[in-house]
Amino acid sequence: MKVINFAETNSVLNQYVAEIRDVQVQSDRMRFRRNIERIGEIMAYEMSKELTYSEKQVQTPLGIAPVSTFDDDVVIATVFRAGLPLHTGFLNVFDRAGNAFVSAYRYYKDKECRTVDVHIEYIATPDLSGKTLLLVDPMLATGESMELAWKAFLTKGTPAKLQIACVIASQQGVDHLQRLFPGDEVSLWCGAIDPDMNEHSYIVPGLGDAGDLAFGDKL
Ligand SMILES: O=P(O)(O)OC[C@H]1O[C@H](OP(=O)(O)OP(=O)(O)O)[C@H](O)[C@@H]1O
Ligand SMILES: O=c1cc[nH]c(=O)[nH]1
Ligand SMILES: [Mg+2]
Repeated sequence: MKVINFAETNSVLNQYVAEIRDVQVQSDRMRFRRNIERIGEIMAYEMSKELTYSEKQVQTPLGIAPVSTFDDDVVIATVFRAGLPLHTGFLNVFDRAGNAFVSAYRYYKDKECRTVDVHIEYIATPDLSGKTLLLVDPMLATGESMELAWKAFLTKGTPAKLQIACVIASQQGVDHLQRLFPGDEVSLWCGAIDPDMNEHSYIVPGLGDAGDLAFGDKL
């Protein structure tokens, strides 16, 4: 799996990542969601460069214009809840894309909240056979949610191409996906890669709980 880490380059994306992490800023939920969304818009633009292009002829009022556009049949897939603003950012850019959703939420199997498991209930997706699947979720911690979402989507057809995007990844989550996707067919695009996770499998330094910051606490 190829890994692209936007934190290694200088761009305005880093400003938005700083704001979603910043305890002084992240409590403004609308700003938090909008920052995730515009990180998605920028990632979508960068990822669009990796699609397959061919020249088209466009009829203008005054003649024919040759233009190179992509031919991929794009489907944007995300994981409830925190994935929703990131999905919106991608859809703002790939406005003709198909859309796929899965509910994958983490829960603690033990009362000490040290062992995380992931539960999937709901999946809504078009046929994914032959599609270019953009699987996006703001947080990549243990990698369980991303892995289970991928396996759930695979039951609805085998995509021709998979590109994964997350805003904050743990090194462990990157390594987990590296084991799942050996070779360089799949690319993982990260806003930043953080070194650790705490005992509750939250990314450190991370940003906290992305779903709660975007939509409020859950029971
Ligand atoms: O890599 P993992 O260890 O699976 O953790 C990452 C997942 O955890 C968060 O979802 P959560 O389960 O908190 O649900 P939420 O998005 O509704 O908050 C986040 O949105 C990712 O989906
Ligand atoms: O740090 C983390 C890890 C998983 N999910 C989150 O929302 N934050
Ligand atoms: Mg959460």
